[in-house]
Amino acid sequence: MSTFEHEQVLIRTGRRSGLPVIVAVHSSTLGRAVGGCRLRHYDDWRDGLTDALRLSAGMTAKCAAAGLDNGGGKTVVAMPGGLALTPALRRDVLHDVADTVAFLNGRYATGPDVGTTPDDMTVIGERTGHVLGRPVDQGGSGDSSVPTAAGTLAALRAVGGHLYGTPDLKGRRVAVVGVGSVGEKLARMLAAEGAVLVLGDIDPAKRALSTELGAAWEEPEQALTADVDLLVPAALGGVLTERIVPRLRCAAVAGPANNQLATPAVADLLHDHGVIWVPDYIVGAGGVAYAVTVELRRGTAEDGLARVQAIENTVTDLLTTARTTGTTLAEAASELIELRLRSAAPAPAKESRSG
Ligand SMILES: NC(=O)c1ccc[n+]([C@@H]2O[C@H](COP(=O)([O-])OP(=O)(O)OC[C@H]3O[C@@H](n4cnc5c(N)ncnc54)[C@H](O)[C@@H]3O)[C@@H](O)[C@H]2O)c1
Repeated sequence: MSTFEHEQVLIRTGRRSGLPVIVAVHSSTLGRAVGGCRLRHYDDWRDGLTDALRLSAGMTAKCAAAGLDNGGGKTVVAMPGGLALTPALRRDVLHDVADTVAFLNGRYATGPDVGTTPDDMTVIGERTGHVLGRPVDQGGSGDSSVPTAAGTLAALRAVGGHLYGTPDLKGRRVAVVGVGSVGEKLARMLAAEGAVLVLGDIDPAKRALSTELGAAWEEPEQALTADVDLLVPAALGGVLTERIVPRLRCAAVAGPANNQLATPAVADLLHDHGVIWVPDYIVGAGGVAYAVTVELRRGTAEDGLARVQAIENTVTDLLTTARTTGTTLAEAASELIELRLRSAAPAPAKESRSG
């Protein structure tokens, strides 16, 4: 049986919507837990609980590795298959989320995630102040995909510096798989830097972007296995499988897509195959780093961007540690996270014995 390692998990039936609202607080060891609100269909609400547990633990790793004084949490609203969200029901759901977040008295703040937008955060903000990522004109830090793309670019520079002796991405061959909110912005940034791009997406309408940027267009699997220097998974999780890794032709993988490894063992497989893998929780931390700095720490936009750019140094340091200690970057990252959490954890209470 696996160990229950979360601090608190709250599951409530939304008073207005009747839908299960799940908030998992994985850790507040480093400070208030943060993590987005996922609103999507599940065959069984318990799959939503599994997602909340897994994603909140991922947020702990993301915050710790990014040097943020925050822990990991996540909200999931598990909608039954086929349920159509009318505007009125959506508003009810968001107010139910707000009440559940408010119940935790500031131990956790929510934000946008799959299925929710900055405008939804404004609605949540009508009932609780513990919310991040509202639009800029509503006092929030806005669309997180912009800093997430900038953080990914910073990670790619670090990998370029390590592999090729220069962080300059001009002429570097890069495949971006998934050109949605983050992937499209990143592709534009890479094109502006002079990278040679391969783009892929399941949505054929995204082909127009490759035409606009002068990039090659491939089906997702061909883009994943393209002959490039750097591969950027920017769609869904689970793309790095035991089947696909032996076919990879890139030197390194660094992308924002959450939970890229189909199983934990794939990290070693990548290493054995000679491919550097920078964990998604390091690469994709730009959005949360920016939101926390600007909204919770009351920093300026420049402070927020500096936090995002710091991902380049974090990745460079981890690559150096991995090289000098003979470990993988993923192992070096796990150690960094463990160290941060251990040094911040309160000392265990001394056992008192009587009699
Ligand atoms: N938005 C953020 O700020 C942020 C922050 C951290 C991590 N992430 C992660 O980055 C990833 C992308 O996020 P996003 O906000 O751009 O999502 P998005 O939904 O806007 O874009 C995802 C894109 O991937 C495409 N896609 C879906 N399945 C695919 C497949 N099998 N192969 C190729 N393309 C496929 C979609 O058509 C879409 O264009 C997600 O895993 C997300 O969890 C996002």
